[in-house]
Amino acid sequence: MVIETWKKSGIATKFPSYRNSSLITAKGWLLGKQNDDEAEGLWRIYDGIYDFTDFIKKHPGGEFWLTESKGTDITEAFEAHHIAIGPHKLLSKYKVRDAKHPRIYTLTLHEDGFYKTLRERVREKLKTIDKSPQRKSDLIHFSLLASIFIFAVLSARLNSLVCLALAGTALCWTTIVSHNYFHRRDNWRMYAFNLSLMNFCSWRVSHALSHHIYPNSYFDLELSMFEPYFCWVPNPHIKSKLMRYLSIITEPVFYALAFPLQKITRIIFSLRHDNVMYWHDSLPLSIPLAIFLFSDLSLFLTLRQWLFITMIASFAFCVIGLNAAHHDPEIYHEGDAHREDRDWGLFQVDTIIDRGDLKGSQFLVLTHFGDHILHHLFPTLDHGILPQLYPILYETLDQFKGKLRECNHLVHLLGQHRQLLRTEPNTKPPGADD
Ligand code: HEM
Repeated sequence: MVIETWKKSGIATKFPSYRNSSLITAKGWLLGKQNDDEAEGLWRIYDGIYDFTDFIKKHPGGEFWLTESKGTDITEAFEAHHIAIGPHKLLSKYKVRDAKHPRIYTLTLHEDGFYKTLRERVREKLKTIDKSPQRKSDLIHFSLLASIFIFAVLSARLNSLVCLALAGTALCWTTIVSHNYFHRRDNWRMYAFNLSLMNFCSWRVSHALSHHIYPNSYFDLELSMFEPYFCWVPNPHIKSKLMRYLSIITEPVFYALAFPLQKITRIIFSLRHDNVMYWHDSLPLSIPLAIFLFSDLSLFLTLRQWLFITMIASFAFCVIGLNAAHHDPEIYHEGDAHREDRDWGLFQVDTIIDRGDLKGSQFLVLTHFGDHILHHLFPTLDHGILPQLYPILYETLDQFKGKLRECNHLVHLLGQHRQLLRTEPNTKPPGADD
């Protein structure tokens, strides 16, 4: 099969088939992966085919991960989600045969490569690390969650715009902090993510399994779901000149509507059987319920108040999230020249720029997607303990010629917009002048 030049991926031998569909959804991404991944209807890890059917219910991380990933290549997801040695030892029990065809992903995870060297050092470090910041993360999460309801009710009772803005801000930050929790084994805090009108199950696919594993590539659902409206891939085949400039002008409106739009599209896709709705999709209703019960607003005004809170949260979430770490002309995107060393961990480093202005504040890191490189490399670790891993990260980056880049929010905002306009791929690979 001949792949058109612009469709050639820097991390795989195939152009992902989900991108050929007019409907970009989490379910479509999984179906496309089942079609592309040469996993023979089971689970693929490196060149082995595994049958985890009997393990799904026993999986300590929860049933979701294995149920949803059946029929796909889970090599990188498996490696990134298990720092301890135990899960790796379990694998041989479930192996059924060698795969018939080579892996489509060209990123590597060699034992002496960057990622596995770093992970071994982290595994050792975790034995002596101070875990108390995890309790602070839990406290921050709970305080923000409570603030949503307190300020939402106060905004109605006092008719206060300040309280309305605070309720929206609390909702935005709760959503981001809850993301710290849905990457891990099932826990109650991940449900708070859904107050935003989005759904953590959908995000476990689009964010944890797609974006985290294949950032800034054709396989990254968090790129494709915005196209052609926002397109960060430097590729004129995907973004027209008109769309490039139009998206920048109209983005404030899109930012404010992003949360409600996700809910509406998910409901429409569900009616077409292209999406699943869960019982926990109804959790956001707890906000208008609290307003209605504890104030004297009518039902119509309650719903209006809720919509305003959600739109403020949506706007703030997009300003933070879309300008958090991934889009700048200096950062690798699909089509750019890539470094010779194809290590998966170095690929993560090359697709991220950290927000240096957040460092040192656990609150800011948790509420603004901070310490992003370490979070991508070890998504199951609490953000509170990540700072203790920097000495190991720097040491390992030096050894493998990787570079941790940093910038502040303003620089990132400007860089993200320059990336929206960029259509020419970078010809100099990351690490070339190191
Ligand atoms: C798509 C693939 C998979 C994903 C995304 C995934 C995800 C997870 C997550 C999020 C946790 C909880 C980590 C935490 O909260 O600290 C976990 C734990 C665990 N998983 Fe998986 N998993 C996957 C596949 C597997 C497979 C194939 C096995 C078995 C061979 C496995 C065995 C385990 C074990 C034993 C634990 C407990 C580890 C511990 O407590 O140290 N997982 N997994």
